[in-house]
Amino acid sequence: MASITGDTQPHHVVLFPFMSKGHTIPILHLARLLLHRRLIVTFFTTPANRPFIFESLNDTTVTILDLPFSHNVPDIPVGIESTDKLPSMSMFYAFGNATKLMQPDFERAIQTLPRVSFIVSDGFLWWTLESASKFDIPRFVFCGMNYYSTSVIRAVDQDRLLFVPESDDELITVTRFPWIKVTRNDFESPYTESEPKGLIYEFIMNVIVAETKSYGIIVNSFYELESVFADYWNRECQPKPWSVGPLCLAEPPKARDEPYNNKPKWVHQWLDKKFDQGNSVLYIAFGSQVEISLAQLKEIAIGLEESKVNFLWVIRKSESEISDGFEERVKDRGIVVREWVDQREILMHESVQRFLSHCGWNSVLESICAGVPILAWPMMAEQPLNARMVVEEIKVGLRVETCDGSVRGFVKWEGLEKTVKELMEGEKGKEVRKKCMEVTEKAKKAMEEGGSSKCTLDLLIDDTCGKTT
Ligand SMILES: O=c1ccn([C@@H]2O[C@H](COP(=O)(O)OP(=O)(O)O[C@H]3O[C@H](CO)[C@@H](O)[C@H](O)[C@H]3O)[C@@H](O)[C@H]2O)c(=O)[nH]1
Repeated sequence: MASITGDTQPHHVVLFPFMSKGHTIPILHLARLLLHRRLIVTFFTTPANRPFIFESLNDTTVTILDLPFSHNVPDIPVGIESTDKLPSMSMFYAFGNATKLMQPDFERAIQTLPRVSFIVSDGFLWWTLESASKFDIPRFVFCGMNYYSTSVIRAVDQDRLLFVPESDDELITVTRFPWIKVTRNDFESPYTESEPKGLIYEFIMNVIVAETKSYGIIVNSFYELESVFADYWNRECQPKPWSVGPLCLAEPPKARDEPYNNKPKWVHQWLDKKFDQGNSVLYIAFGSQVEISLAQLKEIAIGLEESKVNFLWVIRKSESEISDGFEERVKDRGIVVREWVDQREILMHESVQRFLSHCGWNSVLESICAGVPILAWPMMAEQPLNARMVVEEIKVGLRVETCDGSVRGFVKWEGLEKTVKELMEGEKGKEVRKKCMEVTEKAKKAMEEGGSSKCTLDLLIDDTCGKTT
């Protein structure tokens, strides 16, 4: 049986995340959970991503193996090995397809490793199923999304609901979940096309077909959060889902006086000061890939200035222009950070009380785990559906107001100011905070001894490692 049951011969697991921060970070957490259960872990990545992985896992026994990433990919600038470094997200699918060039090296490496009990690889690395099958190793797909969004996408796609209305903003009832209403604008290509074809479609089809044929799917969520959708997946979809999250709870948060390693110390000192002054802070960040227009950035700046809240705004390096003198004018109550921060620690800081977020699934989970309600501002990918889940389904946040009321509309500073104030000071803000705290407790319980996610991961290990003894 598996090592968790007292076996002396530890089992060996291969982890291979997609090269995107939002897909890699949860698998780093999963690595720790597997180590706690005395499994041996080998982590695959590429040379340019190694430092990020190493920084996270250097206190562990995980072996990190680099596979060269081809520098001869049309449309991808040489040296780019992670989606957050792409000059434009329009290159995302070309980048995703280029990962297949790693397959021969991956397979050569697998042959040199001690016997592998199972592989966990990202859904976007669809070709790893073929590799796993060659060596008769069960492959688990790692799913970066939640059950709600994957179920709603599947339901509207199967019932072809998106092609009924004329307008992109008309509300559509999701027949299989009739309390949920969506618009075509909540979705992206290929789902919005009645006869999809081309690069994106082929990529998504490769991902879905390989997912369906895999041994199981690991979902970074917990059963109690979205049981209706987890049950739907279990009943109607393939492969079998295993809910093992929130993975961000795999490591305990750092104590307030613990050194912050190489994270920007001044940011935490600034938060400490805000806490000592009795001020609550709005944290603003839009993940690792979202592209925001200069006009929209400037509007955010005005909204923050007018709302008079204390804020910490993380922007990507490429977005360094905001507006004349903004930072100087707001310096007593707000800071703009242009470097990588430890978002989880920031959300856990006592002074951070609200989060203006694009609703990337990791950000949502990290916010929930910290008991911080969300002001949802979805921008791309499945984020509009995550935002609906946050606001309408689990009710741990409010939605930012767009100028035309549409899902992807421009947000004017007045709409931002109004919703920021409502979340920070209004009645609705208090309600969602209360709800958020309740969900936080459930999330923690799921990961504790006897909790649903902890038990599920134990079962998964028993199930797979038991077969390879
Ligand atoms: O300075 C930073 C910036 C980001 N993060 C972390 O980076 C991750 C970002 O992940 P997420 O919030 O999910 O956003 P994206 O990077 O945009 O994630 C992509 O991947 C997610 C998981 O599949 C999807 O839900 C999103 O739509 C997709 O854009 C989170 O763990 C953050 O804590 C930091 O720690 N520091």
